[in-house]
Amino acid sequence: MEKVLEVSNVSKAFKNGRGIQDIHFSLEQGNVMGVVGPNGAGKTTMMKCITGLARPDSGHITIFGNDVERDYKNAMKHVGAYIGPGTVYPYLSAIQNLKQRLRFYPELSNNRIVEVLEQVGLLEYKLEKASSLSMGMAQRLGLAVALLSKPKLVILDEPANGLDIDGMLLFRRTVEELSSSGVTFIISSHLTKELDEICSHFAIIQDGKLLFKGSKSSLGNDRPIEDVYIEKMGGDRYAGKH
Ligand SMILES: Nc1ncnc2c1ncn2[C@@H]1O[C@H](COP(=O)(O)OP(=O)(O)OP(=O)(O)O)[C@@H](O)[C@H]1O
Repeated sequence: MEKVLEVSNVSKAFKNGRGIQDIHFSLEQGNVMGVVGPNGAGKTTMMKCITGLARPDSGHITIFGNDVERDYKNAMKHVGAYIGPGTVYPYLSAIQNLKQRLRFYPELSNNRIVEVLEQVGLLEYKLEKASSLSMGMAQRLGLAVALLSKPKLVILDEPANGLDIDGMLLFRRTVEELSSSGVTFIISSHLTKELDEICSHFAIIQDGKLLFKGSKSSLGNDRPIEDVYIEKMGGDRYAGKH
């Protein structure tokens, strides 16, 4: 299997002392890694480091063998990401947002825009300004932006928040279809049951540190990631809360 991503001992501390410490894992083609952890644990920071939106203080990240810091252009060549609202221009319509992005991919035609809008169920809203989209529709646009260039590594920060049932099913089907054709995903979410459905691998981050990483099969008996999370976080604090 081709190694897609290698994160080696990556640390980043903000001025307030928060951030991530010694994060390390690797992913192969077609892996879908779910990232869970409490609010403020460092999930977004890790994703920002991988996509070059934040600069690690130490450690290395390579994507398809290209170092993110030293060879950013090649490292990002096959990456699509949706990390927060900054991904879309609020004053442009859904279709204009995608057209802006399409300019960077001369090999893709305008048909790709329709294809990706259809894929996320947003065709009907293509002329709506991004700022006037509902939360779930805005999430769909973020996903469309991430998938537009037919990336081989897709990084999604809480993409399922606010999706309705149709949106969730479309999202799940999209991840399943693309990963079975070899696309690799990193998906952070607090919706652990959704992650159980789509992920082949998991990472748990707490206080900026990697508490667990492993494949779903290594968890055994289709154990839900929520169970593992509770155990790793020190099960006692959750006693009686089910
Ligand atoms: N630019 C910044 N300056 C200072 N501190 C920051 C900055 N960005 C993030 N942090 C801090 O780093 C920590 C990790 O934040 P991060 O956004 O990565 O968490 P998260 O796991 O994605 O949280 P959530 O589940 O709430 O989205 C938090 O304590 C946050 O306050």
